[in-house]
Amino acid sequence: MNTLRVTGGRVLHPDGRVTAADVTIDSDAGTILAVGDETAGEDEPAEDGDESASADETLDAEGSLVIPGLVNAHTHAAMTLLRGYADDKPLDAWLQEDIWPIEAALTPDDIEAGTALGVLEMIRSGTTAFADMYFAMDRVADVVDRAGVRARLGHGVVTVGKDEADARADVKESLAVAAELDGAADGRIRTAFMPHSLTTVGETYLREGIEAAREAGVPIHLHANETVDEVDPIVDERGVRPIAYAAEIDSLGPDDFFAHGVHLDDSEIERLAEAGTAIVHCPASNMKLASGMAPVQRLREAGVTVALGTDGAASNNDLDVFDEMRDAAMLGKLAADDAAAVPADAVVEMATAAGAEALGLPGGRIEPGAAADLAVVDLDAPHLTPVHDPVSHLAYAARGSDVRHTVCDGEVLMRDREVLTLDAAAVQERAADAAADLVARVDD
Ligand SMILES: CSC[C@H]1O[C@@H](n2cnc3c(O)ncnc32)[C@H](O)[C@@H]1O
Ligand SMILES: [Zn+2]
Repeated sequence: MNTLRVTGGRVLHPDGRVTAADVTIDSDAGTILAVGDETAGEDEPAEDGDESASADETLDAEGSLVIPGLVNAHTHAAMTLLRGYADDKPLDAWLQEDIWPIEAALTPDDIEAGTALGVLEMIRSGTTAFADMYFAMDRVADVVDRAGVRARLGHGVVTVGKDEADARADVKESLAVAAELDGAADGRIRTAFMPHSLTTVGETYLREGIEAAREAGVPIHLHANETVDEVDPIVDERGVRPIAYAAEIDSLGPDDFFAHGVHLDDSEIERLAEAGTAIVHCPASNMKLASGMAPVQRLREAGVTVALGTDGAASNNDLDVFDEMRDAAMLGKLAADDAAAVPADAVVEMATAAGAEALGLPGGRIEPGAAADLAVVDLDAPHLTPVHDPVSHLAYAARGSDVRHTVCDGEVLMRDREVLTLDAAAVQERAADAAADLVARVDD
């Protein structure tokens, strides 16, 4: 067995305690063997000597906090190519005037280049797992495989503006991608059926796709209740709110996860809790597009699993989940009109264990037997001094650039800020070139 040991740091445990402990990993199995004295598969603590047995590889965590790898539970990674391309507009105008026209010109090569840039940015900020809804998902999967991260991937379906044949083909492609890519990258890739939203996919296509997804045992991921302009037409046309409509078409299951959930009334929150459907809160995107403030405190109090997502880099404009933690805590207090709402430990849990739970992926916890997905955050920095409470720092003061090492599935993806699985300079240059060519093609 090959082992990796993260030494000399303090560890954030699943119950929120922080203690000094080494973390020993079975790099072949990709699992955590021991955290300090706690050892996988044994009732008794490890005996003296076990801890000091040498590991094949070590990562220095002196002065650092070892945390579960962060989970970005909703993004469109390739949209890094559109970072800063169209800002300061509300969702509908932004999508229709700027984003959809330029996305129509994207090639699979562009999507691979943009995804690699996004994944590079995520590894450098401690993210080890993400959910991605986009196009050319075989190319997205290639990047995930090479980079060593985990992902829940799906082809995004939009049927508005399409004739019947094209709409059906889009649904078929999403189902085919979900079947073909599931289990790829040594099991690090899982899939979902991903209709874009309840308004951009027609009811017939939603029902057909969801029925097939249920038969295949594939979860459903879509944008829901993001803006008032999306909720109102559903209420006007159907006489029910979006989450009731989602239940009618059988898209409200315990493995499903919806992005945004900004405009939810009490009955919808109750339904989500009963169904076990998770919400992925995207606070930066919701603020930038002025979509609104999600009722995060109420959702959590009702028992809904709330994860965090950056959304795409065109509406954020970065993929740093540390920013999302801070934004979620700040905005959650404003939304609840209560400074005690959405506290530091809650957003850390949302970015880790709840993210893994929402996506149905391993990780999110540092404990023996869990997946060896973790990030080592260097606390030795002016903006992190003094350390009264490390969990407070994670939520309110740390940044992605404070991450020193990133590990996923037992493999070191970044050591001392050097990404080992991707050629960072080449990825950056290729993406910059692809973005420039894309804009030039569209402007012609
Ligand atoms: C059909 S693939 C995904 C699709 O979603 C678009 N998108 C990006 N951000 C958002 C958002 O906040 N709400 C709705 N849709 C969004 C993206 O540009 C792709 O077209
Ligand atoms: Zn989105």
